[in-house]
Amino acid sequence: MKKAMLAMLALALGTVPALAQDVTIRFGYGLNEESTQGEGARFLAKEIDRLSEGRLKMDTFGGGTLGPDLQMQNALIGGAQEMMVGSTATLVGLIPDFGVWDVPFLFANEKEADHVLDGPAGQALLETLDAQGLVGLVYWENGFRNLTNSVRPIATAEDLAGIKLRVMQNPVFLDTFAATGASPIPLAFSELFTALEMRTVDGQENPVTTIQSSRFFEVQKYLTITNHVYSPWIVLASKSWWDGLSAADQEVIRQAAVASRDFEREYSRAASSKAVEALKAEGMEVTVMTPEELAKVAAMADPVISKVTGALSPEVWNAVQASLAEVRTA
Ligand SMILES: O=C(O)C(=O)C[C@H](O)[C@H](O)CO
Repeated sequence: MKKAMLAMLALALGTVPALAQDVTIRFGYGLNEESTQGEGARFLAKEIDRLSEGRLKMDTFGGGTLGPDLQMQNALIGGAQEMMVGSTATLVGLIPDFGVWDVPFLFANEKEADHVLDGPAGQALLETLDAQGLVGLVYWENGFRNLTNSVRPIATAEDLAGIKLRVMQNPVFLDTFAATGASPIPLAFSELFTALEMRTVDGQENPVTTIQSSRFFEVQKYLTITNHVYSPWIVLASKSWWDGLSAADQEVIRQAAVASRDFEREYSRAASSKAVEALKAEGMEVTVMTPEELAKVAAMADPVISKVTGALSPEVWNAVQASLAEVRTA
């Protein structure tokens, strides 16, 4: 009788623990805590706590304390870390089709980016991550990228010639800037500030919100507004960890991730609208590249754009084109 009672109790407990267990999530990101990434991470942590009534706890680790994006991606694949937000550019080594988001001048504005990223094209790419041991949840906004440097104002396409320009560890960025006559140097974000300060590189390109939050104005005199490519961030989870969660916990994290996406984009756009004036106030000399000069840059990059888009899976490129046409004719 006692044994039967114990068996019944174990059985009852067997079903309960999975639901009741507290879960701690280590969430890493590369930018500092003052950045739009930091704001998004804190919002996501609060939303997961709220939706799980405190059972799921997310600890956030900013400033690259858990390593640069590539290292964190590998930690997720190995199950040594639960979640992160980072660049899609460093996923191209795993899944070349993610290079579609690095194609210069693909999006003309944030509305197009949201529509395509949150539409069939963006979602289909997220699903390709499963096979790599990652779960792609949502896209946050890094933003439209612009140039900074410490050598000279860059106003024309020709002004790029010979500039030692740090780029992300990504073939599309490398080839694009090589085609403009600059000297692209791939480097992890975590090493960028020191490289600019030590002048091992002359310049870099990032959204104005990142230039501001990372205080690049302390080591860069010239800012050129080019908006040459829109960079998304991607919120990822470790698949091995994710598969161990209950369906209820997965749903909580999915819902919180979608809410964090909308929050972070809104926050990023508000911050972006104020950043250029703030950077001028910090002493940066700002040049807005004219449409004529941007067209020259695009023409220089055209062979790279054809090569990159030609190498994409047709279903990916066609889905992006169809989504773009949709939003442009809406
Ligand atoms: O490395 C860059 O320039 C990026 O835009 C990448 C991201 O900001 C990255 O997520 C920082 O870790």
